[in-house]
Amino acid sequence: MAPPVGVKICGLTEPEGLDAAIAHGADWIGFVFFARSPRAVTPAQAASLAARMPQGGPQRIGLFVAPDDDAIAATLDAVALDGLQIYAPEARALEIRERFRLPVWHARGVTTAADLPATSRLDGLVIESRPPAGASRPGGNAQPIDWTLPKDWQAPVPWMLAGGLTPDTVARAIALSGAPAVDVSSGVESAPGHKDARLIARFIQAARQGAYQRP
Ligand SMILES: O=C(O)c1ccccc1N[C@@H]1O[C@H](COP(=O)(O)O)[C@@H](O)[C@H]1O
Repeated sequence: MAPPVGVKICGLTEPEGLDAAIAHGADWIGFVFFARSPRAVTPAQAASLAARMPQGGPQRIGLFVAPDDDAIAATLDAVALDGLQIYAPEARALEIRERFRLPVWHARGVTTAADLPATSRLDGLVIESRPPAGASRPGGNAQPIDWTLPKDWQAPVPWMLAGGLTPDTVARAIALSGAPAVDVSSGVESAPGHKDARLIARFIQAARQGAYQRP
């Protein structure tokens, strides 16, 4: 039997959303350390949220956009993270992995199947849409990719599908893309930066329910 689809709930800012992600069995939760995001948290806020997390619960992923080493180091001084999600060129993401000795998920924007990487020296890939023109951030824009693009892709490392997923679309996205894991932020919010516990519950249940049945 195929393993259950992995689920990452990203951009947690408040205890209610975090508690729902834990209660419903998320595999990863994400803290956004990018000041221009409505989901940004400070290292101290992330540490306070992380203190609610049980041993053996979701892994904590820190999301950084073109970070310098000092920013990552200061964050890790405040909060223990299990991995990093990095928006930067691959060479820089590799440097970060070497320096901090943490697994790195490399965010890759795709428009066509040709954008799907054939190789990667990182630990995982987050496959999402490119940001729309004029966007102030490279992700978290509620923009889906064409879910059929990865269907025949031979992914070189573990990957997750992100971008514009919702409780109503995630099962179809999994079925069409073949994604082994999914990542959501805006699709489980009542307003930017505010997670909705019921949407988180529905999203995780829908992602876990297995193969999507074509109508
Ligand atoms: O969420 C943000 O504000 C954000 C800022 C900068 C880079 C990435 C960001 N979010 C990540 O983007 C994907 C898709 O999110 P969405 O479901 O479309 O909102 C996901 O990994 C978010 O964590």
